[in-house]
Amino acid sequence: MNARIRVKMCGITRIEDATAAVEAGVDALGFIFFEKSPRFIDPEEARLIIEALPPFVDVVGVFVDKKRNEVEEIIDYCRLNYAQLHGTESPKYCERLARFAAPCQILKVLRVGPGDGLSVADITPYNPHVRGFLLDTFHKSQLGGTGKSFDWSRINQLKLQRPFILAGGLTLDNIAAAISAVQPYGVDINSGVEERPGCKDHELVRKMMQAIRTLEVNAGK
Ligand SMILES: O=C(O)c1ccccc1N[C@@H]1O[C@H](COP(=O)(O)O)[C@@H](O)[C@H]1O
Repeated sequence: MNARIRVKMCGITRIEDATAAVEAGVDALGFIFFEKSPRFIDPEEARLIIEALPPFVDVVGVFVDKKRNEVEEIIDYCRLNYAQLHGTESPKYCERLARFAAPCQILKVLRVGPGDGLSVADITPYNPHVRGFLLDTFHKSQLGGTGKSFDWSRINQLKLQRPFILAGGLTLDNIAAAISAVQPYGVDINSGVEERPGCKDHELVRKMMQAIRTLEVNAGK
């Protein structure tokens, strides 16, 4: 198992949630720039939160099939460290974004589940252009934030050659099982630590981080 599981908390819309996450030990905060999400935040609001963060906290922008020049503008304006591409962005799109938005790095989302249509041959061309993959649950009509997990045994079949971050319906009830089952580089928590979409439950955030860090300590024994 990893010595340290990196934790991203997504769907930040309020400064108090960002602060609570950082205090609880979250490594990266995610801002969803997808207008149809209940967790959407506009770049101006996101920048205000990002500017108030202490050092050594990564910031991730979540985009869904947005024009590349618009993504680049937001990356620049908000000074994002990572762009999480949650739509059908091609390897070519990732290559260009990685080149023109450097030093911002790319996380390509693969949505996994029955009917996902994912093949090793489709995934391989992304390898040189992405820092890692983020694995979320495939849903026919919902692009993310489903609150549902997927069958983690599918991950092995994808033969990933880059580190992956596990997402999709992670909660206090399944986080330990998820980490032991797939040993991800990192995990992404979102709706599983919310009072309501876009508003985090600080007590749940703390408990989630405690659960993750306790697992790491036990793994090292
Ligand atoms: O959360 C959203 O509303 C959302 C909308 C569109 C694309 C991505 C979105 N969120 C991402 O979904 C995953 C899993 O979330 P959950 O734990 O199942 O709620 C997470 O990576 C978010 O970044």
